[in-house]
Amino acid sequence: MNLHLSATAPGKALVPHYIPAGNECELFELAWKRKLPLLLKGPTGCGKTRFVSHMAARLGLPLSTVSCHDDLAAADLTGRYLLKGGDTVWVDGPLTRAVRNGGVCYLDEVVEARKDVAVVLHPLTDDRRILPLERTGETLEAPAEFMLVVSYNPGYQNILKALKPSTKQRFVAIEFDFLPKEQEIAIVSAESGLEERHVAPLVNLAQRLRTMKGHDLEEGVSTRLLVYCASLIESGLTPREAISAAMIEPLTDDPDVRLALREVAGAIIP
Ligand SMILES: Nc1ncnc2c1ncn2[C@@H]1O[C@H](COP(=O)(O)OP(=O)(O)OP(=O)(O)O)[C@@H](O)[C@H]1O
Repeated sequence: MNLHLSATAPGKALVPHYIPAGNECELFELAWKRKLPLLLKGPTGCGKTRFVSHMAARLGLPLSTVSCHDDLAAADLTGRYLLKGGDTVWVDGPLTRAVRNGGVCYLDEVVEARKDVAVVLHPLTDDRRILPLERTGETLEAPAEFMLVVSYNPGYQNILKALKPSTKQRFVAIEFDFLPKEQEIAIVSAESGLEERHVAPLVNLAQRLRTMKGHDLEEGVSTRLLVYCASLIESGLTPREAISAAMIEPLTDDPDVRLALREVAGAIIP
């Protein structure tokens, strides 16, 4: 089992910095109030996880995050019997804990998970809001304080990993994308400490490289990589070195494409 789990305590967490692109904060809050599950779609590193931690902290809710992968099965979310000191005891998984205690459960890249996960999510994401635990014989009713948020990147999607309509249509969905230039400059500057006037050319370059997605590149430069790049420059690396390490090398292993990316970078940031 390879769960990347993090939890923040209610009321205690600082609200992580988040610059909204539109009405997503209001939507989250309304979905929360009306007990509706939320689906976030968008490319890697564009702010989905930051958004969820921002909103959970803002609403004073505990957050558990699970990074889904192709080996993640329903039992990894619900729980299982484990041997402890000679006894077999039931141990709740992160989803069950969130349903019992309330709070936001965020399943990142949910399409990666095994198919049996959908079976668990369905009764929890329609008006029943229940989590049947076959193994313990319990049926948990989600309290008003429970909210399920899932995300996926439609860009990675292949037909085998697409969410079924019957799953998709249980969620209110928000589409995320990279922010407009001025907002992205503000984010990258705030996150890295690099002055906006030095960040602006990096964002220009990122926007240019994003146009190569689907042609030479599988994915465009994420806001996350831009923050890395600006942080390296702020710490003293030359822009050229930082761009190579944070905006070219992570994008592709193909030497010809890397050469093309370096040429584009050289034309924008000599
Ligand atoms: N709107 C935003 N406000 C503040 N910071 C942002 C915003 N969008 C992106 N970021 C920055 O970009 C980084 C990456 O965002 P995040 O981890 O939320 O991406 P993600 O969409 O969840 O990616 P993945 O799908 O790969 O998990 C954040 O750590 C943060 O520094």
